[in-house]
Amino acid sequence: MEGQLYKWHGYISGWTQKYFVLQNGSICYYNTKSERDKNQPAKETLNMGLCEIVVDPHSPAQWELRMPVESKVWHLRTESTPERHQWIKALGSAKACLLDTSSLGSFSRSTSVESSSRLLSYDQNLVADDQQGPSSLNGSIHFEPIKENLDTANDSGNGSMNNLLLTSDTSSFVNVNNTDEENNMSQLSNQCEKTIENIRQLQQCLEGQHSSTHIDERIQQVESAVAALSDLMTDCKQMLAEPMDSTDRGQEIDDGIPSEHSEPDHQNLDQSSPPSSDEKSRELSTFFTSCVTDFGDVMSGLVKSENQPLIPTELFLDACQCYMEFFERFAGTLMGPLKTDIQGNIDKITKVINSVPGYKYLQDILSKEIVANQHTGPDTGTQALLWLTRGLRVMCHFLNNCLSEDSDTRGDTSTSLVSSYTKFLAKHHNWMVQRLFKMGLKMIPSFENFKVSMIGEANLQALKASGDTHWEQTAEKAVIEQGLVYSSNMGKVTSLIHDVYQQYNIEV
Ligand SMILES: CCCCCCCCCCCCC/C=C/[C@@H](O)[C@H](CO[C@@H]1O[C@H](CO)[C@@H](O)[C@H](O)[C@H]1O)NC(=O)CCCCCCCCCCCCCCCCC
Repeated sequence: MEGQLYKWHGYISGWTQKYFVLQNGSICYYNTKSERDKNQPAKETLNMGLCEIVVDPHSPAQWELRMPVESKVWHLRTESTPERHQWIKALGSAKACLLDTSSLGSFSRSTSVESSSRLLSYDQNLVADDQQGPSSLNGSIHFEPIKENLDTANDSGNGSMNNLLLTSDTSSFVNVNNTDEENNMSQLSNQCEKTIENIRQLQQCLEGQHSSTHIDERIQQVESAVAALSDLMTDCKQMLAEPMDSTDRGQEIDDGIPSEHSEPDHQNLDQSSPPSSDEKSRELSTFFTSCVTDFGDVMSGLVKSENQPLIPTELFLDACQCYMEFFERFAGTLMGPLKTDIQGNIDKITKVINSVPGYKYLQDILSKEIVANQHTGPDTGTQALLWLTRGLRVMCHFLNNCLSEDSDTRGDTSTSLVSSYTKFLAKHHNWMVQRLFKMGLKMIPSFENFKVSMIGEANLQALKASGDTHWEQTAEKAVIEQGLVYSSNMGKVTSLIHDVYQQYNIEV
């Protein structure tokens, strides 16, 4: 297949018409048809076997060809949707042929079956797209590169589902057994990974010395990936919410887990003295009580001195290490860059204190490095502790915003986090990191999911099974009360560290 298409060439050139030729599993383009007729070399070529085709239902004539291995993205456009349909069908077939034959090599037969079934489902989606206009279920359609196809084929679902925990009410999973939904979830999972990969590439780009045009491209990639992800998340949330209505409640009872409305299991009740609601919520284990060392322990370990209390370095690092578990509970890849950064700072401080003796208290790190004028480099203990503390302040403020009775944003994870980020971190970030955060902040889990993550699915199921008819209130109470205790101690510790930095005129 060949013909004219518009290709995006950046903000200066915009959409430019080029002559595209799809043959032998590759697509290339020339400036004009006459260049092609004169057998001049093509401007650029992509191997379809290594490309993803990404269709955006919100832009009916537009699509992208992405080649992750070379970090290339072609934004393409036709005059009309049917024309796009033709091109994408041809591109999809070229890709499927490659998967079935030339690229198969040692790949198993199931891979080609997988690829054809994906092609089929893609075709159906596309037809639906053409007939009904943009469908909310078809956020974007991907043909993954060969290796990713294999990953997906081998994935029984659990790995992909983990990403979804980020946004979904996990209890709904019991009732989900539908191919469309699985497709959507699989797309969501792929898109999550893709978004993170784009963010990672942008980060690399920021750390390196690439030209600003390159960075712009990367930002554009991240933005479109986040937009696609956000659409998919909305779709999946809707799909997962639906089956919980009326008819499906029976499933919960069949599984032995009483629903909110079912009668308590009397055999499970302690006849003599049923635990009160307060006791139950205190006993319920959450992230906040599961830390082997928390910031309360740091406060208990403070050592009195003339000016201000000394903060024991090891206790503090242990509490920070346990705090990392907070991010693990969200199971999605969204938190990846944050976790890396926080863990990096814990490791940097650990390295400093292990290098020579004499860093028993956090104050020692600053005093020694500042005296030696070695406190400004990115790997210094002073900088690592500074950034670690900034993150802790965001977390502490977020928990208060989200959990405290006095807060205007109680129960609203998104607004709570935006306000905490704006107050404590945004001013320390350049505009590009701010943009990344702003995009990430749009995707954070709801309060409902936050509570589930803090309690953990197993604990929650055990609570439901215990016959507590008010298990939802018990669970919420536990998260709120324990979370506020945790953040109160965290706040006390960060406030002490803040004072230490203030002594040296360093803004936390
Ligand atoms: C919290 C969820 C929001 C999701 C946002 C995800 C999008 C993130 C995209 C980019 C992340 C990049 C993170 C890294 C940023 C760094 O550039 C920055 C500076 O690094 C420091 O540089 C120093 C100089 O080189 C160096 O010395 C130092 O070692 C290095 O760290 N780092 C930071 O800004 C620190 C970030 C810490 C952020 C902590 C946030 C804690 C948030 C807690 C609340 C989470 C609530 C979760 C949501 C729960 C949902 C209901």
